[in-house]
Amino acid sequence: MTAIIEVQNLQMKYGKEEALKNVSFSIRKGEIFGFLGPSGSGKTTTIKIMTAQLTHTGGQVSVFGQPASEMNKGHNKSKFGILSDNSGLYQRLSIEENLLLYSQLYNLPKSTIEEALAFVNLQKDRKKKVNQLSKGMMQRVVLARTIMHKPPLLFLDEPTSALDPVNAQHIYNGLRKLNELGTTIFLTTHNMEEAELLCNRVAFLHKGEIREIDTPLALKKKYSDHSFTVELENGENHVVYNGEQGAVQLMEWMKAKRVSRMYSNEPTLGDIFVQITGSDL
Ligand SMILES: Nc1ncnc2c1ncn2[C@@H]1O[C@H](COP(=O)(O)OP(=O)(O)OP(=O)(O)O)[C@@H](O)[C@H]1O
Repeated sequence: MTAIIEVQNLQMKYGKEEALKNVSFSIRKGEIFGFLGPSGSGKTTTIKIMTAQLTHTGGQVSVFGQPASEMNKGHNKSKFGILSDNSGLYQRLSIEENLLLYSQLYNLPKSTIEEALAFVNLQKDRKKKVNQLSKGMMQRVVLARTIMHKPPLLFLDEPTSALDPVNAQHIYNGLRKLNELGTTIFLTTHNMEEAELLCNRVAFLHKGEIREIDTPLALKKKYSDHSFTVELENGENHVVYNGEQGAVQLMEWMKAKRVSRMYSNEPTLGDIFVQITGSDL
């Protein structure tokens, strides 16, 4: 499959501070790629470099086969959408008026406004002025604007950080649909559940370095201790490991019909992050 983004040995220094150290990854067309890491690990810096808002101090970054610095050229701007907390919305205009202005800027049909409003579940609030919106509503308006011109590549910097679970689910469904239609998505998040639900592959960033990169399933297998928890009818919980000893014990309980529940102790992405870095998200 074609790589849409290629990052090799990326380094970024802000003065003496090294924000990114030899970061390498490649993103294929059609992937939802999760860039996960705690605050200050370098996620936003990476997005800014890939979208020509910042110039890196070392390594190579190409997007759509061109150096990332080309992404601020007019002919490239319609190829991607960026969602960040820097909203740039007209505060005194309504949601709908903001989207209308944006549609005119990109010469988009009016139908795209309806689609975008539905995408973020804001049809009923369309007449509200931006300066009267909650943080979560504002985030949804910016997301609506980001997806309106249907770019083949989306950079989403913590797209659901201010959303309640219902609206977050609505956005996940929308993003999955866009992805099914071919959109490649680069997503940063602190939310490990979001990453598990959405991403085909994830990278763990810690202090400017990639510590792991793989599918959520492969990472879970790699960091699993292959144990199961068995809950017995009398309420006792036992951890049983894969192997002969575990099998004999389990068989005894099963023969005696004592097993009430059994589940795998597979780690979550959050557990794996803690295991790798020794720190929490
Ligand atoms: N303009 C800047 N000047 C100096 N240092 C900066 C600048 N922008 C970011 N940094 C530093 O670079 C490091 C990475 O910051 P970055 O914003 O990329 O992290 P992040 O992972 O996106 O964090 P968050 O999740 O809080 O948004 C941090 O130590 C930050 O202080």
